[in-house]
Amino acid sequence: MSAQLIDGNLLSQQLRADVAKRAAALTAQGKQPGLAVILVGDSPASQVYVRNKVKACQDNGLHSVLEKYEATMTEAELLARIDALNQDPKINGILVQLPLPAHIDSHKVIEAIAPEKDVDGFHVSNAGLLMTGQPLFRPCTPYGVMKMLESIDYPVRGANAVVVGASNIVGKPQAMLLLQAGATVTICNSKTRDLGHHTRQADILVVATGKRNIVTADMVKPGAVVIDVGMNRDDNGKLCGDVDFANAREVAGWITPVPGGVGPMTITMLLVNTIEAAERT
Ligand SMILES: Nc1nc(=O)c2c([nH]1)NC[C@@H]1CN(c3ccc(C(=O)N[C@@H](CCC(=O)O)C(=O)O)cc3)C=[N+]21
Repeated sequence: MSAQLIDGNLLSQQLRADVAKRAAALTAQGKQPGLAVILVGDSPASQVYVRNKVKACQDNGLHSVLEKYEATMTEAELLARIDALNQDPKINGILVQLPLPAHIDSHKVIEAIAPEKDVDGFHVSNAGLLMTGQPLFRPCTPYGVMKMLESIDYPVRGANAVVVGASNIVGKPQAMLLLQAGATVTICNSKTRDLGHHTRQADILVVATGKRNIVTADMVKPGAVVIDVGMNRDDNGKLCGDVDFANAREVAGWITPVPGGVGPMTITMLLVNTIEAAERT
């Protein structure tokens, strides 16, 4: 028996139809939602991602501004741009593409974004609001994962959820959203001893490590939902996730592909957060 795929492109298409409707309603009131994306430096991967984000805005009736800067931009210059965007009434969401060059303190930059425009949900104030159950913005990737679980009507309440990876942008907020939805949550990290011991208990397994094949079929509970947040390249340069997809899909009940899984959902939830920001104005 082979797992059912959770198609992130298809679900995105459905959710983006609602985004476009809400964007049009706001535009009719003279409040077209606007997103500013800042890219410092020119890593090829970041170029692709930011272009996809800007295109998704255009396709769904949001206004977007892409600001590209040389890798030599100073931290002070970046902070000045953020300050200007914080004041700009046409801009409802500000996204600073990570990672930033090493000479820029990314914590300081994120903390400079007005929390009500922090559509990534990375500001400490938004992290605190999420942790205490009063989220303003849910970080896009974990939010997209929750929508994927909703799309298959998965009973998250009471389920064992295991999150592999404890980053501030995926693992930690993912664990928090699953906890708030009633799951029993285990967070594993790069020091976890016997990772398979934990993952084999998972009814819901979310993998976000950036390590190809860190989860193999023998580490998956039969029938589990396997959500692959990884973005890697295989030996042929093809995009792949963190899960050994070809084998794990024979054990799982549901599984997300890479590409076409979590990636497009991340962009969709960025649009949703930008709409919500605009609706609050
Ligand atoms: N401040 C900030 N916010 C982010 O949300 C953020 C970031 N920085 N830095 C980089 C990561 C990465 N990320 C992706 C989003 C969509 C795809 C995506 O759409 N992937 C397609 C494939 C795209 C391709 O072909 O390369 C897919 O999985 O099907 C991938 C990666 C957002 N990030």
